Amino acid sequence: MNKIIEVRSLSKSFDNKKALKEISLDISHPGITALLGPSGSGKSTLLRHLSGLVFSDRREGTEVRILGELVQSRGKAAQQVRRCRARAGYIFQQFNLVNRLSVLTNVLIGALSSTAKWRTLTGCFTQEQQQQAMAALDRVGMADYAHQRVSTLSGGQQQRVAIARSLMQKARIIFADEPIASLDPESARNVMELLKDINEREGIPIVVTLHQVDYALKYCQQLVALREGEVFYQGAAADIGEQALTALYSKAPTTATAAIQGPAITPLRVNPAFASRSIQGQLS
Ligand SMILES: Nc1ncnc2c1ncn2[C@@H]1O[C@H](COP(=O)(O)OP(=O)(O)OP(=O)(O)O)[C@@H](O)[C@H]1O
Repeated sequence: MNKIIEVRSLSKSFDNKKALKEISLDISHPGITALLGPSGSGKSTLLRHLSGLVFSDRREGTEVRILGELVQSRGKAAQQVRRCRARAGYIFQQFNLVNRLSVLTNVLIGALSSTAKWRTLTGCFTQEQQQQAMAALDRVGMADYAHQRVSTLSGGQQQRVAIARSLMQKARIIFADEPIASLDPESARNVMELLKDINEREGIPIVVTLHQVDYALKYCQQLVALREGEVFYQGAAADIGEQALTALYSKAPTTATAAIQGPAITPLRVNPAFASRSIQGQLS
């Protein structure tokens, strides 16, 4: 099976603080992967590295590949990083849409990387592009709002428009950073249902950071759980178990420096380095 995500030995420091410590990941499942972990554990930082928006510490052996393509290595952008970014759809907590523009125009912006320069400068899109944008809006249930300003939409509706823009962009993977954090429970469920549907029917793999464990267990097939910048667990969502989840979010201090030992997918589930620390009792 082709790898969706491959990360080798990824570390990231901000000043003297290590936000990510020697992360290695292999995800081949084309479903939805959740990045879980307590606040400050490094979820958003990891997602930004996967999407080529941020670069790691410069260390020998560091690599990030998405859908088989090198995004960055040894802390530097790969030559094809722009192409990698253009192939990825981004959905953020703060709706990253242009508020004063119409819903339709925001979706059309998804086509910019494949649009002639003069057309992007004049904001003039082809009839075909407009039809595609309407089809994308229809796909997410937002066609009736096409000519409304984005600023008039609810948070859940704005996330649907962001998803339509990813479809317009023909994204081959979607990165979503806390897409439901600002939404009420019903809107959150609707957005997760839509992501699930897009994943199943369009076959677009999705990586999503989440605070809500229940949503991760319900909608995501794979989990990558981070704790203090290290991989605590990676594997099937169905296999994590309550004790490991309790330990993941426990306030108990962890002091030792851990490294993933061997291939971390199967059979390794909870990083054994954590099991030897002060949270050991909760895992056994
Ligand atoms: N640009 C930055 N400059 C300095 N420190 C940063 C920066 N970005 C992240 N950090 C630090 O890196 C660590 C990981 O942050 P990150 O935002 O990735 O965590 P997170 O798990 O996504 O947290 P949350 O769930 O609260 O969003 C934190 O200690 C954070 O303060």
